[in-house]
Amino acid sequence: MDSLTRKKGKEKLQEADVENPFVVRFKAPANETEEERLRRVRAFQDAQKVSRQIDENLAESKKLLERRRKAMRILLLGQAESGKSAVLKNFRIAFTPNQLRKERGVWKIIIQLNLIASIKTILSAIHDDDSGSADDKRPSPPLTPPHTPTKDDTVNKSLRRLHLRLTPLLSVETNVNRMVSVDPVGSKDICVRAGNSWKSKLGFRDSTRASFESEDMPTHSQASTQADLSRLLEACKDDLIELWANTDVQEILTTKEINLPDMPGFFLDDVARIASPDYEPTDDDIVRARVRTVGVEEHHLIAETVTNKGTEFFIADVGGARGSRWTWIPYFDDVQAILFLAPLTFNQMLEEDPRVNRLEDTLMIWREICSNALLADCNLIVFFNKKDILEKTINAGVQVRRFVPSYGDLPNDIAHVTKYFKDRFKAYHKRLSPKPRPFISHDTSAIDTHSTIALVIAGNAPVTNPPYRLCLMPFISSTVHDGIIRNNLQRSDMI
Ligand SMILES: Nc1nc2c(ncn2[C@@H]2O[C@H](COP(=O)(O)OP(=O)(O)OP(=O)(O)O)[C@@H](O)[C@H]2O)c(=O)[nH]1
Ligand SMILES: [Mg+2]
Repeated sequence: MDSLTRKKGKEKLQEADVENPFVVRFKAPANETEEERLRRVRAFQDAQKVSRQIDENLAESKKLLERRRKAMRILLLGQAESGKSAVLKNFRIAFTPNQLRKERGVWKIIIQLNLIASIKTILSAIHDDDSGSADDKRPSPPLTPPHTPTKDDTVNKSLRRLHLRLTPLLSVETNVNRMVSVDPVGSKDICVRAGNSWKSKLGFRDSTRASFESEDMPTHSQASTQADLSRLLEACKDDLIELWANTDVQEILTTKEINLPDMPGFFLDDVARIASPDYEPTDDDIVRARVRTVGVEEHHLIAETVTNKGTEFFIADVGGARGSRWTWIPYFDDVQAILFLAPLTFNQMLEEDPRVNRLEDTLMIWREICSNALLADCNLIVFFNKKDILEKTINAGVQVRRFVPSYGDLPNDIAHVTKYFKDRFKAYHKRLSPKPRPFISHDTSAIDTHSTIALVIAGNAPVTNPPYRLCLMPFISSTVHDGIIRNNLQRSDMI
């Protein structure tokens, strides 16, 4: 390099430096003392470190954006308790079973809390019943001697004794619930904030983000409270079994129309197993565990299984309660497929507004999703979930027309009921979609990890049974692919 070129290069560098606010900011002032120089150099090095960190973060975000663009982007939608998180767990069982296995300890505590929540429901039903009879101001028949116990007295006494024995368990449950739940008193469910911090509080260490999560790890006393929960549960095992098997308890629940087995997070039939010291939750237990989603949780899954190894999914699981639905909108932007959970629970009301029928609410959300212009190119797949509950309801003789007058005199059997509601979903889909798109639906029971849902999600069913169409994986890929082709053709004005 000749001296002229070198000189020109230096001038250029100086020009660039003059424009670079970073260099300008740390330029040596005239008459700088040694102490000032050292301070300036240290500040410069710190600023350089921050700048490098920002560059790395930007590069990382860019990489993640690129991966996101190539991955399958799925949004789970539906009202509260429709089974969105249960479907997500089915995805995790199918594609990232090892990752889910690492969380077993967390789910064990959630299942214990779910179990105790059912016990609390029973105890409060007994208490109401008890105080109801105590409030009964009818005078006793004059000929009944006050000290002769009636059958009711004996029942109440034995139930009260059981209640008393369970008191320590209930108070430990309250303490554990407080560690994770954002609303430990106001909601019947465990409500957690989006993200992993609630899992960390229950002892889960995310190996990929250990340093970020450590501050959320349980303290020594919290960990010992969690251990107390297991110990007390074991000690109360026989009382819990006795309480649930008690015919008077069953009678009280029936009178109050409390149907615990159909409620979320029901584990009372498994007390003996769950309260044993070596209990480890199975995949089925984990899917049945109930934690209410608050906000939106995005899960990045990288398939571990041989057949789909490396396939990436970004699955957003949203909170479905009415007050949470506004949080869904930012996720409409780049989603490829929506799995819409639509349980056909025609005889149930919303928890957040008991005047609103659950199925009517689901149809209302469905209409909004179908007609949303942002989602015009998105593939909508409906899961008519909780088919087990629908079957039980119909088999128990509950008449659809009592809750849905338009059902009229159609036969009250599964086939007709399912078809009737499916047709309504299909009609709205056809009428309201901004552009034509296929209507795809599956009847599912998300808690049955060996049933349709597993086949639909993983697509690892035998070729002959069920048919290929049932498999969601190839289906999502192909519909996403079709969608992309459709978009490109439209952009080039070919369709
Ligand atoms: N019986 C039955 N229970 C189900 C089914 N699908 C989900 N559940 C249970 O219903 C409860 C609620 O399911 P979640 O997946 O937590 O519901 P969600 O839609 O995520 O609800 P939010 O987070 O409140 O929006 C859980 O205890 C599930 O195990 C099903 O097909 N049948
Ligand atoms: Mg959820």
